Amino acid sequence: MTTPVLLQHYIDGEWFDGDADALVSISPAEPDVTVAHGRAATVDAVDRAVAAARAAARRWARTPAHERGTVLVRAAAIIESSAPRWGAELAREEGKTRGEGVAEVLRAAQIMRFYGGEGDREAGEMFASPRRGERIMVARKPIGVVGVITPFNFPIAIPAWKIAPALTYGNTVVWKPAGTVPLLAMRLAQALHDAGLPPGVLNLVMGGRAIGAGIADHPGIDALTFTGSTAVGRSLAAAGAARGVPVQAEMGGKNAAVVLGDADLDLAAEQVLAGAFRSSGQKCTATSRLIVTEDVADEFVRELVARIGKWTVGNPLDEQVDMGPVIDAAARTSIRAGVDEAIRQGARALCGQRSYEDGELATGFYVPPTVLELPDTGLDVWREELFGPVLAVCRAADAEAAFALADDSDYGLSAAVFTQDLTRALGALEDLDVGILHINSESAGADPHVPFGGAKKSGYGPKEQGRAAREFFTHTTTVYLRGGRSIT
Ligand SMILES: NC(=O)C1=CN([C@@H]2O[C@H](COP(=O)(O)OP(=O)(O)OC[C@H]3O[C@@H](n4cnc5c(N)ncnc54)[C@H](OP(=O)(O)O)[C@@H]3O)[C@@H](O)[C@H]2O)C=CC1
Ligand SMILES: O=C(O)CCC(=O)C(=O)O
Repeated sequence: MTTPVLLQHYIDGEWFDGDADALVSISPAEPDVTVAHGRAATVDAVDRAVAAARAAARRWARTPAHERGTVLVRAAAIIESSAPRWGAELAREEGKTRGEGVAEVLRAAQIMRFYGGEGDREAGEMFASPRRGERIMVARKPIGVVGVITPFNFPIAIPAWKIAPALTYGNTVVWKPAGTVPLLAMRLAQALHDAGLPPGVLNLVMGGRAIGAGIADHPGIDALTFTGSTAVGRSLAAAGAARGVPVQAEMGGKNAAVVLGDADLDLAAEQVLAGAFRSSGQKCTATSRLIVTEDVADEFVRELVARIGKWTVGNPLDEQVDMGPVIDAAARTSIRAGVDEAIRQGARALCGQRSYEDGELATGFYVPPTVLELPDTGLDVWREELFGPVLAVCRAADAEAAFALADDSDYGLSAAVFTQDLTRALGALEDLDVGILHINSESAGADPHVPFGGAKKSGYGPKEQGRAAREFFTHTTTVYLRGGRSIT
C-alpha cells in the first residue's frame, strides 16, 4: 500500500499546513484507502492568498510576456516528466483509468506549453484613424487577480487551462480545487513553484465550499473562472454581476450523439462508447443521449450493447480495466437513483440495470455502464445531467427528426454526428445550438488551441482555451496615439 501524501496549501511562495478540518483524499475504487491527507485551510487563508496575489500583481504584469511564458514552458517539462507517477495518483484519487490519468497529465503539460508561447504573440491591435497623424491602438492588459474554482473530473487539465492563460496574460491567481482531488492540485502548484513562478503569483487554498465562496465574494478578486455544476456556476455568475466582476463559467451538458443510416456504424459504435463511458461518463462533454435513425437502430444498439459487455469495470490502476468508479458515494447514489427513476418512468435497461451489490466492486463507488432505451423524450433522464456512465437512447424517423431531438435540450455544450454525407454534416452545424460539434468523432475532447465552451445552460461568459481565453483574461485600453508635433 502507498503511503498517503501530506497535503499542503501554497500562499506567497510558501507551503504550509492547514489548521481547519481534516482534508482527506480517498480512493473511489477503495474508499478505505487514503491517498493524501492534511488539514483544510480556514477562510482567513483566502484573505492572505488574495493579499499575496495583489502584492505580486503589478510586478508580474510588468514581467515581459516572454519571461512569463518561459516559466510555463519549464512547468510543462516538469509535468511531462512526472506523468507516469502523477497519472497513477490521478487514477487513484479521481477514479479514471491509469491510461486516462497519464493522458490527462500529459494534456496539462501540452496546455502549459501552448500558453507558454501564447504570451509572445500580439498584445493588441493597431487601427487607422480618421484624423491625420494619428493611429489608434487597442492594448491588451491583465485584469488583475483571478479567482479559479475547479471541479473534480479533470483535476489537472482543467486547472491548467484556466491557470496557464491567466498567468501568461499577466494575472495572478487564487485557486480552490474540488475537495475530492486536492493531491493533483498540489502537484500542479508544485510544478509551477519548481519552474520558478515568483511568490504570490499563484496561490492554492484547499477546503470546502466556504473557501470557494470566500474567493468568489472577495472584494480583492477582479475576475472569476469556474467549471462545475450549472447551479453553482449560475450563482457565482449572479454574485459576480452584482459586484461588477467578470465571470466565466463552464457548466453541465446533456450531449447527444446522432447516428444516421449512412454512417460507418463500426466507427460510430467505437466513438459513442468512448464518449459515453470513458472516465465513467464524468465529463461535461460526455455523450449522455444517443439518437439513432430507425433504419439502423436495431443493428446499432445491439452492437453497442454487445461491445460494452466486453468492457472490464474495476480498479483503475489495473491495466486491463476500461472503466473505473465514479467520484464518491453521493455520485453513485444519485446516478443509481436517476437510472431507477428512468426505469420507473418507462425506460428499458439494455444493460447496467443491476448495480454492484456484492462481489469485489461492491465496496468501491462503481456504477455499471448503463444503456437505457426510452419510449419518448418525456423522461427526466432525457433532460437531466446524471454525470455518470448512463446513455439514454431514442429513435428518430430521419436525419431532420434526429437533429431536432438532439437540439431538444436546455444544455448546448457538445454534440457528435455520425454520417458520411457532407450535406447532412453541414446541416448539423446549422441545426444544433452547441459550442462544440464533432463530425464522426466522440462528443468529448478539447484541443488547447481552439475555443472550448457551450451554448444555452452550458456556458456563461467568454469561452475557454485557444485565442478565446484572451478575451476573458485580458481587458483593453484604447489609445489614440499622436506624435507630439502637429503634422500638416
Ligand atoms: N461542466 C463541467 O465541466 C462539469 C460539470 N459538473 C457538474 O457538477 C456536478 C457536481 O460536480 P462537482 O464537481 O461537485 O460540481 P460543483 O459545482 O458542486 O463544484 C465545482 C467546484 O465548485 C466548488 N463549489 C461548490 N459549491 C460552491 C459554492 N457555493 N461557492 C463556491 N464554490 C463552490 C466545489 O468545491 P467542493 O468540491 O469543495 O464542493 C468545486 O471546487 C456534476 O454532477 C455535474 O453535473 C461537474 C464537473 C465538471
Ligand atoms: O472533453 C474534454 O476532454 C473536456 C471535458 C471537460 O472540460 C469537463 O468535463 O469539464
